[in-house]
Amino acid sequence: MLHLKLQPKLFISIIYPLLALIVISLMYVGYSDYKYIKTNTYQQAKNNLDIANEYLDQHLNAVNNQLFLLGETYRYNYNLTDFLLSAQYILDNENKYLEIGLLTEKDEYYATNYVYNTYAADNRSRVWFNEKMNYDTPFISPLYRSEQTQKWTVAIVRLLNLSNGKTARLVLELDILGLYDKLSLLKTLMNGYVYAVDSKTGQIVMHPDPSRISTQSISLSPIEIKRIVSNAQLKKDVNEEPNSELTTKNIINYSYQDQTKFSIYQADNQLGWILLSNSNNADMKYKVFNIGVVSFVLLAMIGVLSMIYFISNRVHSKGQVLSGSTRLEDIYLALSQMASELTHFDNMFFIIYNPYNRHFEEPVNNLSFNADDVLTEITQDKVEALKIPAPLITDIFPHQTCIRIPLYNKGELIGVIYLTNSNLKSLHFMNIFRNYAQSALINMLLTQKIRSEDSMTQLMNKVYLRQQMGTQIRCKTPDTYLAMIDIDDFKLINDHFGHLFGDRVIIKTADMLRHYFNHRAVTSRYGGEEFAVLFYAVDEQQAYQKLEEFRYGIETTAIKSELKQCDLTVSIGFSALRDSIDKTIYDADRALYLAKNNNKNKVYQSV
Ligand SMILES: Nc1nc2c(ncn2[C@@H]2O[C@H](COP(=O)(O)OP(=O)(O)OP(=O)(O)O)[C@@H](O)[C@H]2O)c(=O)[nH]1
Repeated sequence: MLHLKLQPKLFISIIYPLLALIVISLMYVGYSDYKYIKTNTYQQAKNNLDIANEYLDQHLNAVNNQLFLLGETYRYNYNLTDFLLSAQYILDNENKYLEIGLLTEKDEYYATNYVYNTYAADNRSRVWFNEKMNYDTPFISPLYRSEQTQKWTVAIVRLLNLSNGKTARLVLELDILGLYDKLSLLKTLMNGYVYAVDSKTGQIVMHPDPSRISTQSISLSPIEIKRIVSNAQLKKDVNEEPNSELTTKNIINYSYQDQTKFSIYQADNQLGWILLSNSNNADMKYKVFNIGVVSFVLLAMIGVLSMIYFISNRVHSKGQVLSGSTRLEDIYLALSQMASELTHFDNMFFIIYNPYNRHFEEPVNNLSFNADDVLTEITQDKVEALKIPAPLITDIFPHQTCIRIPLYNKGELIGVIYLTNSNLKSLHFMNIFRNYAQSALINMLLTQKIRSEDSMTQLMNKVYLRQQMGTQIRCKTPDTYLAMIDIDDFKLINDHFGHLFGDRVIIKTADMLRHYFNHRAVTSRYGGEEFAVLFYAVDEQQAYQKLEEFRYGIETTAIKSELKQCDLTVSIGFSALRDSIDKTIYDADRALYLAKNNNKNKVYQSV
């Protein structure tokens, strides 16, 4: 039977192909959405254009029919009253018609609504007058503002062949805004609309914004208009189907008021207008964005995953630097760099456990705390009792927002990190930070132990002793003494009992040292059968007393091993702490020399 084991390596092997698949799919979905919407939008714009074209054609045909019928009634009986009554009737039933007029050869102009039976001063100066007219095709005037109605108007003029052999002209004025009323309902996406430009003048004749009427078109330059008109003419000449399929040739891209727009046009209507239907490219993208919201959410999820991946990568690379550091200064630097990648903070304090004096120490400000001090809240009483200096008080005093990260080794507190003026953003990443900090601190303490301890006796070594002496001298710690201790006639013990027994003697002497001096004293093996103790005493007398007790303890304790037994004595020289390490050692050594030269087994003080 096949057992599928769900192990991380399985997911690791498919995670990248899966991500690539998602990204490619999203790109494909986005692209096909965009293409679909683009085609749909163009189609919608074109449909609106067809409707608008049809609408205008029908209106123009209706006007033509009305003019034809009116013309026919007048042409035979010249009854002006009948003509004006019929014309008025037509006007009353169609509010898009502003006025109907009759213009005879004698320059007489009879009109409805506003002007009746007047003699026109000079009709030739009127915009709708065209001398070169034929009977078959009505003349459509350019756009003008009617003097009587103050409305934007286009006149349709028809030439009448009267039965008396003369000619007359019938004029019908169309209200452009009224005509546009229904066309304004034709929308493409959110903001697209239909508008029209007169191909002869380049003026806008129809537009949703009435203030744009009669201004020059922005989307159509005079060159563009020329091109469109000649193309339309060409199509007419070869009898091409006017509503042919939508091609990119019919699309104009332009920008207006910082928006990129497109217009689809048609130029084959009887009015001689170029009809356009436009929309904003941004609206298209907006629609794609709406449809692509799922894609967006998926992309956002990938973004979040990538961010987590990036943060983890960064945290772990900083963590590597941290766990590779063994010197306190390096650890401190790596810690603050790693912490600053994860959260904002003003100051970092690193408090470390010192296993030799069993205290917690803050090395920068040289402070010493016990475990309770570093883990419980710091109160004003504590600040005073511990003599905590600024800036530590102001930084980690309870009113400050502060992150405290305790560090443990096998359940034992080994250090605490404080990040001041900060707040916890992610417990997960703080835990990673803490793990790295813990292992760095454990490493450092281990390295310190190896460097500072004598492996045979587990006493401190000479290096550590000198370090501690240096610290005490710098801090001018009062009442501190250094004793140099040497086992008497140790060569004889070696020679007599053998080196293994000699080792036992050294180890036993170390145990006795630990026994007689408390943990605040630095008990060390100085080399061979020589020891050194840095210890505290209230005065020289007490220092002497302590050493004498130890010497006596050694003298009265027999060292046994299997069948062997030996008595032991030590010689001791001591000195109060001087202002240099070497001077102190030199003085204690000289006192030891005196003790050796005075029958050994003595405690001598340097003078
Ligand atoms: N077994 C053993 N012997 C050691 C060790 N380190 C040093 N020694 C021996 O200790 C002896 C020290 O001898 P000396 O320096 O002559 O001093 P001493 O015999 O103690 O004589 P005094 O100091 O004058 O009392 C040498 O023989 C060293 O080899 C050690 O780790 N183990």
